[in-house]
Amino acid sequence: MTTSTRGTRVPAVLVLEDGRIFRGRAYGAVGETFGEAVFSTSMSGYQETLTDPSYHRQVVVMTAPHVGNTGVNDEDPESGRIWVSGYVVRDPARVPSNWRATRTLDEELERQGVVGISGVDTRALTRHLRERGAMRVGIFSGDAVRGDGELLAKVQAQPQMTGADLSAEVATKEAYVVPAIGEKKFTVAAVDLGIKGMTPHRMAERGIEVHVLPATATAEDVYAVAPDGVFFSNGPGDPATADGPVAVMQEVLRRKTPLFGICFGNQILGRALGFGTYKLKYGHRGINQPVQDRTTGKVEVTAHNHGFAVDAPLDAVSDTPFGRAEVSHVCLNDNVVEGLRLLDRPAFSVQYHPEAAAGPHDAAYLFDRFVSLMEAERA
Ligand SMILES: NC(=O)CC[C@H](N)C(=O)O
Repeated sequence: MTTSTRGTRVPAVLVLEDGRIFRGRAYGAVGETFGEAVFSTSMSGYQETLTDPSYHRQVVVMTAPHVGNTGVNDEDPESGRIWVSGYVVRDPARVPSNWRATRTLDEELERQGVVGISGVDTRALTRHLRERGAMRVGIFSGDAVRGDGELLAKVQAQPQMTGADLSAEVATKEAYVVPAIGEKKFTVAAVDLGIKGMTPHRMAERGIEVHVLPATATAEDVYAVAPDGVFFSNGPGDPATADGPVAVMQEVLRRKTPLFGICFGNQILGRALGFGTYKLKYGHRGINQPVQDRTTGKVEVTAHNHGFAVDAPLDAVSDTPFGRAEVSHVCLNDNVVEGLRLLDRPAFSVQYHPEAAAGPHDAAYLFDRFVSLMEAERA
């Protein structure tokens, strides 16, 4: 049960699994919620963050101190609902102002039953998560507030993100088509593991008709649409659990169909090639992350949302069952693998978000690279 917090000062408490506690006020819905505590360094684009299915079962802490300033509109969501399981802000906007806004952020959180907390020292919380790593958390407000020990026990009883298989919980159940904008040049099968709305749109803008398929799609389903290329999307959970999509991708590699993957899709390509994946201490989330494209040497500022990464050698070409592969992109903050490229197959992927919703458009060229692979295949 959740109720409204607007205009009230309902106390709320945030309890981390290691026993650290932050007190604040209810924001959005009143009640209790759990998830993995992660922080986002985005200064803007909170609607896109909240509605990114990759945030399923995560409680997002905003490092930007003011959140909600531009309210909520109907144009910016990346999916049909808010997916974060909880939301932590320091100082919510009291009066949002934007010509597109139709309601406030706390109204929208409440409408969708998302429990949040405000008035928290998000800088201290973020530093804690950086030092100790992402961990389970609970937010409790209203009647859900009890003794700290009881709340801590509830948090510690929650499932971990490691080992979580979540794509099927967020992906479409039915296949659907996003038509090409203008002249149709290519057909792409896009396996939806938690796809953001902007991704098929970026392809459609380039003359691609996108057949979005459920996470459980088989290789047969993929080839039934006679694709010129195959795409694997972003998505929540631990890539180590995604055996089904890995097997489908291996079939795509076997058939040498042009292939592009984003985020979870990059981790699946890593696994399809025989590399491992591992959990980062606190992940990359935000729209200001520097990445180098090692094929051109150019640095791009990019949007990220990942807690896992591919374990591949940075400075060697690897021999894989599908030919030679190399790390094409690297994060300049910490040298994490941010992209993979095959040298003997038309296939590549990135760990970050070229669809840029929200985020800078520096990486838009990757959609053009995908188009080039399909053009080369046709020539
Ligand atoms: N945005 C994504 O696709 C995230 C992939 C994966 N769930 C991770 O946390 O790393």
